[in-house]
Amino acid sequence: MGRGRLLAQIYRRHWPSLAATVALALLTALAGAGLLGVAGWFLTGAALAGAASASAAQAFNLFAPSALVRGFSFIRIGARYAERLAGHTATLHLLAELRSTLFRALARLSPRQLARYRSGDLVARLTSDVDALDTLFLTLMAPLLSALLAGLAMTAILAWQLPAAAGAVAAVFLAACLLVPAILLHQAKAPGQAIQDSAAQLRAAVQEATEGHADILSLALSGHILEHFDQACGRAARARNAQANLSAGGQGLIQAATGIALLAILWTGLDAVDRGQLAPPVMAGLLLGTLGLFETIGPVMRGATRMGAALAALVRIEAITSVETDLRDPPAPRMPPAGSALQVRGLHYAYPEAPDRPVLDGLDLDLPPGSRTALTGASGAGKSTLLHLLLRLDDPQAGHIFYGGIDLRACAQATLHARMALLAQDAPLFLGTIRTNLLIGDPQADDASLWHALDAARLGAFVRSLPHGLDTWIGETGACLSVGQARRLALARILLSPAEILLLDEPTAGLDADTEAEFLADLPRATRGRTVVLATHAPLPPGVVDQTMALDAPDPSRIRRPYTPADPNPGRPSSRPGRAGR
Ligand SMILES: Nc1ncnc2c1ncn2[C@@H]1O[C@H](COP(=O)(O)OP(=O)(O)OP(=O)(O)O)[C@@H](O)[C@H]1O
Repeated sequence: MGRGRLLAQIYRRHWPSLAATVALALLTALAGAGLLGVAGWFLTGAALAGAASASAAQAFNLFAPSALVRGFSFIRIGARYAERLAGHTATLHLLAELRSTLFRALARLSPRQLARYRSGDLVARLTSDVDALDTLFLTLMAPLLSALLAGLAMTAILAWQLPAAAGAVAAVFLAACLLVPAILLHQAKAPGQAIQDSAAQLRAAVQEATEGHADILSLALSGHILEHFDQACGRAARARNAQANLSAGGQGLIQAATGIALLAILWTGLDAVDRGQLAPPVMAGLLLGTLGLFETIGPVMRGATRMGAALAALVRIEAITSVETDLRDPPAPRMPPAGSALQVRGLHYAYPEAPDRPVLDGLDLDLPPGSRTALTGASGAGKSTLLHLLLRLDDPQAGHIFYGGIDLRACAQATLHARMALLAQDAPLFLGTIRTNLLIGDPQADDASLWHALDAARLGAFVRSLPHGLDTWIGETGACLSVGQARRLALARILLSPAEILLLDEPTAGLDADTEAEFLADLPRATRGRTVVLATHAPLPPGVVDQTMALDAPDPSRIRRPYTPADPNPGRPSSRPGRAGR
């Protein structure tokens, strides 16, 4: 997607409200310029009539100009209010749509693609970068369009009343409205980029410092972290200062342009007054109206200085929305029958960061429906990698994984993710209660099912002992639970899932030896009828799994030895003890 295409698409969808905002901004600008112009004309006319004679003063029509002044001021107040309302509503809708577009773009990335970004940086893209884009319409495009239209109207009035000044005023106004913001825009790019970058760095630094607070303290790294933080703050402050200086410079240029336009009116207008071609009150009205017109450029100027940050934000956002996802659904996805087997054939996988170091090389494995398989091997042997490939969180470079005889690449990812549930090593808990975390596994689950899952994960007794039971608040990322309790809660959530295949990566990590043995002994009952693949370092009691695949076994035949189910009925897996793969 090219630069700005994303915004253009969103703007197109919201054009009626954006057009209404511009129309209201124009009305505000015209009413403001009209108010000043009529006030100038009115006051000068009244003063001249009073100075001329008592009869002239009495004959002066007070009613029409004062009604116009009142009318313009009411229109200006009402239009300004409506413009703010419409403009902010339109902008909030734009930003909400942009945020959800960005979130959807993030969600479709594969975990490996997502891992390239720091999470604090992604938060910054979703928050401050999206917010920076409100500048684009609200503080630049709408004021610029309305100022140009107001300039057109004022030029027409000048061409009618004082043609000699119309060209000069229009030229100066155009220069002030277009040239000065363009210069500012160019100059503001670097500070704007620095503002957005340092905002992202600060967010990432705060998040990482909060998450790693204990380690930072224990490793006496606070000084180093603070120095890094101060540097980012310094960069942000310098960039904001540069932006403010540019804004002040821009305002100075606008004042100069206003002065030149007023001089042009005075120069030509006084001559016209002398020759009786222009009434003095009209001359005063034109002067003040022009002054009011140039005031409309102020917001354009402010918007232009903030545009650097907005453009940098746009680049950062489009860097995400334009990334092609690694994993795409086929045009016509196939649907494997429920209760199908998984078959791994000649699987070869190396991480792109280390293409010469395959993690899995020529792996064959059969996972019949309802079977339980342990993946073992030293740390780094590739157990988690295999689980990720089974869920198609990445594609192998060679070989296939078949599900019901269909290559995973030919299935829709949504189907795979509905049929398979993964308990990752770093499975997160979310801000909320025990219940809300469990319901992620199965939103329809009743209390009995929740307790059943908690008991199976060996957490039921603990939750029953809590005063609020299932409704106990567990804090952010489960901070109110011990590591082992948090792990068991994540495990209970997976057990609740209706998925027919459970991929469990170190489910007993953080559990004491007794609890681990209890959980493993209960696993066949807790997962009855489902296919289980268990990556583990734990000693497995007899009967827990039907086969074991040692991923780091030196003899390939030990890895490739096929599984022969003892019980052909897929819904009732064998409880046969022993290890088929070793
Ligand atoms: N994102 C990655 N980029 C590059 N290499 C990776 C990545 N993730 C894992 N690896 C490497 O792949 C190999 C297999 O890692 P994996 O996590 O699958 O091992 P594991 O058997 O699950 O280990 P553990 O028992 O410690 O969980 C390791 O050598 C690891 O360094």
